[in-house]
Parts: sequence; structure tokens; C-alpha cells
Amino acid sequence: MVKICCIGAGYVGGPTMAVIALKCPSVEVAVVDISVPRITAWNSDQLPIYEPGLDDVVKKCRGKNLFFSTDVEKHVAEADIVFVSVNTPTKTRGLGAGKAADLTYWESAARMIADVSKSNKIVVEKSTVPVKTAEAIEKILTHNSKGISFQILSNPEFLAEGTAIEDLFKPDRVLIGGRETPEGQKAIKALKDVYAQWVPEDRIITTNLWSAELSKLAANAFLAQRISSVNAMSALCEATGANVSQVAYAVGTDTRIGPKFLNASVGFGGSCFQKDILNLVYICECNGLPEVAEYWKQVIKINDYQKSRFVNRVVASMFNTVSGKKVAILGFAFKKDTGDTRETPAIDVCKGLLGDKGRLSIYDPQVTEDQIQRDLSMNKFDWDHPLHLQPMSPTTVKQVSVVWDAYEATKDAHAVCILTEWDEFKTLDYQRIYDNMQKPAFIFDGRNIVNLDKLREIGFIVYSIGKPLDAWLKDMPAVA
Ligand SMILES: NC(=O)C1=CN([C@@H]2O[C@H](COP(=O)(O)OP(=O)(O)OC[C@H]3O[C@@H](n4cnc5c(N)ncnc54)[C@H](O)[C@@H]3O)[C@@H](O)[C@H]2O)C=CC1
Ligand SMILES: O=C(O)[C@H]1O[C@H](OP(=O)(O)OP(=O)(O)OC[C@H]2O[C@@H](n3ccc(=O)[nH]c3=O)[C@H](O)[C@@H]2O)[C@H](O)[C@@H](O)[C@@H]1O
Repeated sequence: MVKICCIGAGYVGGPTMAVIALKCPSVEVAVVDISVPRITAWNSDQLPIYEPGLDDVVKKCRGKNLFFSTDVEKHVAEADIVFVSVNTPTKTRGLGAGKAADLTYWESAARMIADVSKSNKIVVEKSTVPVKTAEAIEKILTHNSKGISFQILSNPEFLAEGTAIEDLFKPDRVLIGGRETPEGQKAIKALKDVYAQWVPEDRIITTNLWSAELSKLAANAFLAQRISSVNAMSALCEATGANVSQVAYAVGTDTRIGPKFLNASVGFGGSCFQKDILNLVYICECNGLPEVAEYWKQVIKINDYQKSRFVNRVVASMFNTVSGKKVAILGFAFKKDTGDTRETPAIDVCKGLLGDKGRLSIYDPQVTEDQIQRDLSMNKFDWDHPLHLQPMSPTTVKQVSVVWDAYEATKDAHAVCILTEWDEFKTLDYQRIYDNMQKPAFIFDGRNIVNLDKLREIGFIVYSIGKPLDAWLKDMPAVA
């Protein structure tokens, strides 16, 4: 029986390994982590992450061929294939701070693998890493190998949160990079055999190591670039009276461009887009390519611009101040169908409104008060470390209350900001909300999900990203 061990039981390690276990009953999969609460949660009925369909998959395999454990060394020692899916945060200090990937967790995992291994192993990079990381990992493993042979593969993950199980069941592609030696090719085949249990062969792409590593960074950069492109257009739409949804549709029907990932928004969030682009920028700079670095940096700059433009629009529309005013925040997660708040645009928007002394009442169906308070008091990039290494937040932000209902959040509010596109926000009773708000009542839709005409009929002053502006808003231009 092939034994797989995955180091890192997070958003990637957990779902990915659960699906491998489901699709490959003859493979034994152990997911290990240094975080005791995470592993306890994986072994309970309350999984540590919210992901549609995940509970079902875990229930079917857990205890049969899928195990979650903190006994990292034992499971690594026994495995034939070791996936490494640990955090690769942005460095916060030292060389490359604010851009380069921090490979501390990767390095310690690699050293541990070298220490405990007694048999040959395939080590798979599942985390997103800088191109050429495999070379460094190889050095760590072979310098300490005691005659054991290690083959390194790059097998980046392309799942998106909220649709992880769907993406894993039917991936657009699985990418495996390895050494172009007979041993490297043999390792590629061994991993390919695992995926081939459910992924059609023509969707399994094999490349050299560096192409696989770089393709992951490139894919995220291209995706984020599309959002920044449409968001840049949204600003121009507001200035000219064009409608960004119509423009995106017209552009996206060109089959060479395609319709996906053209939804204008308050900005992209999530644990990876910003981190991976900063990483790409750093690699370009290190390789003497400042023009290329500058090009990709612009994707982040537009994203930051979009978030501050939104805040400015809110404040400018409300007589240039939100001081002391209650503002309801609907949605805090970085997208719908996840409770994940890593780099959510809601953090920047809330901080911007708090900076203008607003009082915030926040509702998100999947995010806890504790998480929101931590997010609003944590420093940039501190979130992307294993839980027990994150700084505790001793203070709570007093001007913030977190409630468990959209109607409670909006009661007596001057304005509503929609920051996550949860389906339930589309069907709220907006007449009831209007009746219970201060007047004039404002709605700022950062996700373009509300029916503008209906809300205007009710009496709201409505702003929706990239849509023709209300006369009210036109008179109060927001400068980012
Ligand atoms: N979240 C996502 O949707 C995607 C993430 N990725 C990449 O996958 C990697 C992991 O991301 P997530 O799963 O989101 O992170 P995560 O933070 O949810 O999980 C990482 C886990 O690794 C554990 N860990 C860290 N060092 C360890 C060690 N030495 N030994 C054992 N466990 C250790 C942590 O305790 C944590 O539970 C990152 O490189 C990320 O860029 C790639 C594709 C999608
Ligand atoms: O490497 C990763 O972590 C993953 O990053 C993204 O997945 P994810 O961040 O989970 O979610 P996305 O659906 O890509 O959304 C990212 C952000 O962009 C925003 N977005 C997305 C699409 C769009 O048209 N407009 C838009 O503003 C979303 O609301 C969200 O805030 C990629 O889609 C995955 O392929 C990749 O594996």
C-alpha cells in the first residue's frame, strides 16, 4: 500500500489529502500538523475550515485511509510520498522584507524529513514557493541524507476556496514538475499514478521543476491582473457614465479574452494573490528585471487604490465624515462560501472607516467576532503564520461590534457597506432595512450584487462599483 503523508493540515493540505484518500482507496493518507487545535478539529465534527462538500469527503474516509495526527515524525518516516503544504508567508523583516517569501516553515519541514527518514522518499512541494526553491530543498535533504535518496517534485495547487472540493474533483489541470533524470521521471510517474485514479491523463501536465514552480506564481499573477484590469476600468466607468458590468460582458465575449474573473469589486483578497505577486516582484528584482517587477507591482497598486477609493467614496458621500456614525458592514470574508479572512479587502475598508472615526457593526455568516477583532488589530502579513506563532491581540477595537444578523447590523445605521458577495445579501428585505436606518440612508455595494433600481425606488442613495453614479454621488467626487 502506498503511504502518503502531508505536512500542513490547512486550507490546502486538508481538502487536497481528503480528496486523494477518497479517490484512491488503496492509498493510506496521513495529514500532520504542529498545531494541536487544528488536528483536534480535523478529528472532530467541527472541521477547522468551512468549505462546501468537505465534511462529506472527510466523513467517508476518516479512520479508514485518512488520518489526522500531530505525530509528524512517525508519519513522515513511514511515508513513500511526503507532500509539504506549510505556510509560505511574506517576510516581515530582514532581506526582502515586505516582498520575499519566508521559507522558515518549509526549511524546518525539510530538515525534519531529512532527520527522520529511513527509506527513499518523494518530497512534493504543494505550498506555493519561489521558483528555484526545489534546488534549496534538495540541498537540505541531500546534505543530511545518510544515503537515502530523495526526489523533489513541484505539484502546485490551483484550488480556489469556496469551491475547493469541486476544483479538486475536476481540476482544469494537475501540474507536476520534476528533474529530467530517469529518477526524476520515475518520481513524476509515481505521483501521476495517484492523480490518474480520477483525473483524465490529458489534464495531467508534466514539466521541469522550474516551470512548475513558476507556473503557479504566473497563474495567480494573471488571475489577479484580470481583476485589477477590470477594477481600473470601474474607476473610469464611474467617471464617464459607462457601466462596468456591460463593459466586462462586452470584453469577455471575445473568446480570446473569455468571461471569467472579470467581476469588478472592492478589491481582491485571499491569502495568496498579493503574497504571490510580491514574491514574483522580488524574484524579478533579484534577477535584474526591474521593468518586469514594476509591471506586476502595478497589479497590487491598483488593488490598494480600489480599496482606498471605496473608503473615500463612502466618507465623501456622507458629508465628508463618518465620525460617530454607525456603518453596517455586511460580509467580512474575502469571498463568499468561506470563513477565511486572510487579506480580505474588508480589513482595509474597516480600518479606513475607523480612521475616520466611524462606528462599525459587522455581520458575516461565517466569521467569528474573535477573528474580526484579531484581523483589525494585527499587523500586515502577521496572519500567515501557524496559529500558535501569531501574536495575540490584547486589545479589542472598541468602535467595532460584531453581530449575527444583517438586520441587527443595519439597525439605526447611516450606511451599509457590502464587502462580501454572500448570496443571502441579495435577498434581504431592503425595505425593512431602509425603514430602520438613519436618513439619508446609503448603500455602498463593493460586490455589485444589489438591484440598484429597486433600492433607489425604496429611497436609498446607492453606490455600486463601476456603475453610473447617483446625482448625489456625482456632486461629491471622491479622490483616492
Ligand atoms: N489557501 C489556498 O487557497 C491556497 C494556498 N496555496 C499555498 O499552499 C500553502 C499552504 O496554504 P494554506 O493551506 O492556505 O495555509 P494554512 O495556514 O491554512 O496551513 C498551513 C499549515 O501548516 C502548518 N505548519 C507550518 N509549519 C509546519 C511544520 N514545520 N510542520 C507541520 N506543520 C506545519 C501550520 O500549522 C498550518 O496548519 C501556501 O504556500 C499557500 O500559498 C496554494 C493554493 C491555494
Ligand atoms: O493560490 C491560491 O491561493 C489560489 O488563489 C485563488 O483562489 P482564492 O484566493 O481562493 O479565490 P478566488 O476565487 O481566486 O478569489 C480571490 C479574490 O479575488 C476576488 N475576485 C475574484 C474574481 C473576480 O472576478 N473578481 C474579484 O474581485 C474574490 O472576491 C477574492 O477576494 C486562485 O483562484 C486559485 O487558483 C489559487 O489556487
